[in-house]
Amino acid sequence: PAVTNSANPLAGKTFYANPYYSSEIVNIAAPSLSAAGSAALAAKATDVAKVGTFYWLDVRAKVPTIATFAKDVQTKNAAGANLVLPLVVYDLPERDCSALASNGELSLANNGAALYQGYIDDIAAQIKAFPGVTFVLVIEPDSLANLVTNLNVQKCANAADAYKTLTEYAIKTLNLANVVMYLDAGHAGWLGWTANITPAAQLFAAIYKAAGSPAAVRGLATNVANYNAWSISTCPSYTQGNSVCDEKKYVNAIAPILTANGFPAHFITDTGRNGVQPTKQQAWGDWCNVIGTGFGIRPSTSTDDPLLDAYVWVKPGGECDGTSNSTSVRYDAHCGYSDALQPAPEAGTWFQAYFAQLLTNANPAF
Ligand SMILES: O=[N+]([O-])c1ccc(O[C@@H]2O[C@H](CO)[C@@H](O[C@@H]3O[C@H](CO)[C@@H](O[C@@H]4O[C@H](CO)[C@@H](O)[C@H](O)[C@H]4O)[C@H](O)[C@H]3O)[C@H](O)[C@H]2O)cc1
Ligand SMILES: [Mg+2]
Repeated sequence: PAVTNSANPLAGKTFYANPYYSSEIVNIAAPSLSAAGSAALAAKATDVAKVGTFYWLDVRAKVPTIATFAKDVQTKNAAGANLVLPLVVYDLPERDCSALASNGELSLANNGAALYQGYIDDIAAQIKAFPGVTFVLVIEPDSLANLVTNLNVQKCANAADAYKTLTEYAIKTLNLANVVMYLDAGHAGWLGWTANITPAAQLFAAIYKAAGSPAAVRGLATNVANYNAWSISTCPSYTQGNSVCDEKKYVNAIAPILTANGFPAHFITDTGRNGVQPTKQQAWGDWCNVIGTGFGIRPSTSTDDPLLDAYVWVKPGGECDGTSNSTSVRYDAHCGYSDALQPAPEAGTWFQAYFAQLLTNANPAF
């Protein structure tokens, strides 16, 4: 039977603007823009600080921060707000297995599987302590997508079983009444290709069902830390050969395959860095600190597609994708490409020039 469009659990909600991102802007970006004589941009920067972005739990040490944010959300909601708390679960052993820039703290050789289960258990404990707060979770950017296209990479092949069993563990453990989860599903330029889309849907559905079809798993998150349009009228040249050239086409192409495989999925899509279309990517696979980009559609649960629960800003604009310093242990060549803004600091750290680029090119403008 056709799956009816169940109600959007995020309808009418606003995404919490966490103090970590706003402090990066208020303490680093705005003063830097003022010092550079850009008083107007500095003022606009403080508006960006009010936008709700996802907070990335990229190390175990950040898990206790959940309580700080949850208390703030509780207070604000008690005063009339309608906030949900967006977080990214992002600490698998052998993380970012086909790249170098975002390699994580855990490895299978160093008890990584057990440590990851502990990380998930700690997140669950934090969430259980705030039953009145709704948490929106993106689960493990790039991980399952890498299992679709990069099993030829030794690090991915070695980690494949762990990625699957630990993702199942995560979505079973985080299957709580105050949680809405979206598995990361790469983007149109990664899994939207005819060769990739069905294997991808089958993998997502297999994990969903192996975990017992958790009620809290609402669907998939697309375009995380990437630059594709949600909807574009003409496919850009770099998408050659793939008619699934934007995220709306990707979502509408993969949804029926997922449903047919027992996973009635809905979606959220990252619009944090897709305001300028077409992009200046030299190749569609170029993912690191792409030049010429701008902040895109603001986060909202009012979308133009019943499959899309919300436009979201998952990758916080201004946080770096990876260092351009070729002597760094986490140097990935993609961050040295001609379409990558340089010089760039380590992944996750503040990249001021990139923030200024996004703000200058924002569409809609700030
Ligand atoms: O003509 N055809 O028919 C045809 C068919 C298939 C073709 O091959 C496809 O080509 C695609 C590129 O077009 C590849 O997509 C790229 O894959 C990379 C990983 O390998 C991704 O990188 C990740 O990006 C993340 C942020 O998104 C980072 O956080 C993360 O660190 C970083 O690792 C890129 O986004 C993504 O664009 C596909 O694998 C590949 O299968 C090509 C032609
Ligand atoms: Mg990345």
